[in-house]
Amino acid sequence: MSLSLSAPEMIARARADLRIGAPVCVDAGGAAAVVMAAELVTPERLEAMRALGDVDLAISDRRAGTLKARAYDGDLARIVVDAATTPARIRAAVDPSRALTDPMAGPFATRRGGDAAAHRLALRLVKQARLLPAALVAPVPDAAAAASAMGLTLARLQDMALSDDAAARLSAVSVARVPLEVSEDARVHVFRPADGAEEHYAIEIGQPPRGEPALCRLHSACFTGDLIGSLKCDCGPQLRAALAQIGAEGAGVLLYLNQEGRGIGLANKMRAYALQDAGFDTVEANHRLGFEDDERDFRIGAEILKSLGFSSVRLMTNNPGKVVAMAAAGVSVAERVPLRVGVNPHNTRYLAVKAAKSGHLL
Ligand SMILES: Nc1nc2c(ncn2[C@@H]2O[C@H](COP(=O)(O)OP(=O)(O)OP(=O)(O)O)[C@@H](O)[C@H]2O)c(=O)[nH]1
Ligand SMILES: [Zn+2]
Repeated sequence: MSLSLSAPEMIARARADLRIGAPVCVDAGGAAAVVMAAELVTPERLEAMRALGDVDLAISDRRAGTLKARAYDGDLARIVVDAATTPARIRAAVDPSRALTDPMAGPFATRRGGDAAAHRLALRLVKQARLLPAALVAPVPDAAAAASAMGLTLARLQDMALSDDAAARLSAVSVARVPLEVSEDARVHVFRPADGAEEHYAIEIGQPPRGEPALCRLHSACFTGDLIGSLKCDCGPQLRAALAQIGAEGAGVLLYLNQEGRGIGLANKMRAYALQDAGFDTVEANHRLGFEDDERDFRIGAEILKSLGFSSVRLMTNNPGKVVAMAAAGVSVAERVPLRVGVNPHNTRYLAVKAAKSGHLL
């Protein structure tokens, strides 16, 4: 028995460090570096990073496309942070929603050749920390030595792989009866993933027989739609309609997955909304921030269903991607049940873009 940290624990600690603006050391096979979240850069930290050597700003290929910076590494670009680059310029380069106060100034010189593995690992970490996908990266000869000398957390590529596996391993933490408006016979189960990320919930109504396809909704958290009645999306009405339908049938399960903003987190979703106010659609806004259209991991929903004993569902969704993802993760979808509610003048364009670009069924 050892009290030393496991691979997922080390990665969870690295994520937490990055979220508070602290640097961490990364070891990506041959490439070692000290990294920090670009959006949280301060003058002092930038100066300290510079003392280690040449500092790069790692951004995703999506963000590079917006900045017209060449992404020689394919999935990412390494922007040279020269002596004249200020923290304000770095923040403006990575956060388009600041463009009005801090206009971003190009051109951006990017590196070609050399190893981008440390940069790639840094981007995965900041994304998992629900920060903008942009990191400052300063090379060091030996990540483990640097981590122990500076008292920093060490994140290794092989640990990240183990942490990714742990993300889809969930344990049932607690369950209790919660009478709902739609059915008094309801229970809320809380599940905790083994990678230390957010918990997810299953609302089980009635006694859905395990041998038959259960009426099921996989709902991704939407603070704005679910809680404060935002008209920009259809989430709130979908949540309530799904619960009402399950209540009316008398049995089924709604998974409430804490994957706010299609997995980018609320702060980034509000950045995307600011871009939407400037005329970009929901997909373009995600790309301009440096994200993919959809960053959710639907394995989590499938694992929760399996652990509750369900192997087959009647899935309430308009998103064919969810159907494919369930089947790939071992939960068969006996039927897709359309869930068309909550259309209003503010969200018709959003729904049309999801249909045109993300394949949603109208
Ligand atoms: N990034 C981003 N996320 C958004 C936006 N509008 C809504 N969301 C998020 O999108 C998710 C909506 O998820 P769902 O309702 O589960 O899914 P869906 O993929 O539209 O599919 P169905 O509703 O099942 O048809 C929630 O996490 C919302 O927070 C947006 O403009 N940008
Ligand atoms: Zn929503």
